[in-house]
Amino acid sequence: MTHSSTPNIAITPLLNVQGLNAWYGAAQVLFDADLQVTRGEVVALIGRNGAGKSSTLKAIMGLMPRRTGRVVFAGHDISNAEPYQAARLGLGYVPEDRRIFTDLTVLGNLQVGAQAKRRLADKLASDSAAPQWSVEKIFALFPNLAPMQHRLASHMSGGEQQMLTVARTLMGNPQMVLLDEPSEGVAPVIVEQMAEMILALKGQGMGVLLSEQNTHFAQWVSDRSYRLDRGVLTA
Ligand SMILES: Nc1ncnc2c1ncn2[C@@H]1O[C@H](COP(=O)(O)OP(=O)(O)OP(=O)(O)O)[C@@H](O)[C@H]1O
Repeated sequence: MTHSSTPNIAITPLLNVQGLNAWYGAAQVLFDADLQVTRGEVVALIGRNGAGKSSTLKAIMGLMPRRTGRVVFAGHDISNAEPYQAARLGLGYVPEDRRIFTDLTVLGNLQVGAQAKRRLADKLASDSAAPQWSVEKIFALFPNLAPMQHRLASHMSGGEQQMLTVARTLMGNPQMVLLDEPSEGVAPVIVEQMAEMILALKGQGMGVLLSEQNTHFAQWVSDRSYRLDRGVLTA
């Protein structure tokens, strides 16, 4: 007889999506998608404009008008959960369009995103699996945000705002993040910092699922990828 104390933690995916379908009104945009992401893994969704990448991330997060199928995150069935409930369990979501408070400073945006330490949200592992972020740690991860911490967010470039959106999401101490096209429309120097940031999150044991049109970027940062074509996902 063999015994192993933690086999489920190693093999159970952090995110397990099975048979996911999603619609906008009568139009189905995602068909029977299966995908998994484990802890410390970066997975890319690659596809052209309109292939359904954003819709897939929104369907996982519970942001589509209608979805069916099964979504399990950190051992919790979130198939019918509201987006805020998924977020409370430690699933972070960074949309394509920047969501920052333009009237607040960089520091103000980070403070708004801060959350208390999450306890016992993960049925599969101890809560130490989710890194705990502070403003200092965020500035270490995004060095170019530090010198502009007192600047109004409205006075930042698009790429810097994109970084701040990611940084603010991290302040909620997620176990995993869904990143919608992190490299889109940002300057090469910021693309590089985004890649380093994603690899740092992986290094801390977080799961990352990102959508990308830029296959070069996706191959650079990801361990695996899925291809999406007209709402159909293939490994
Ligand atoms: N709010 C919406 N209402 C109706 N249809 C939509 C809506 N948003 C997207 N769609 C349609 O859903 C399909 C998938 O779009 P989605 O945005 O998920 O693709 P994508 O791969 O993320 O592309 P992009 O990179 O352009 O965002 C497309 O046919 C698109 O036209």
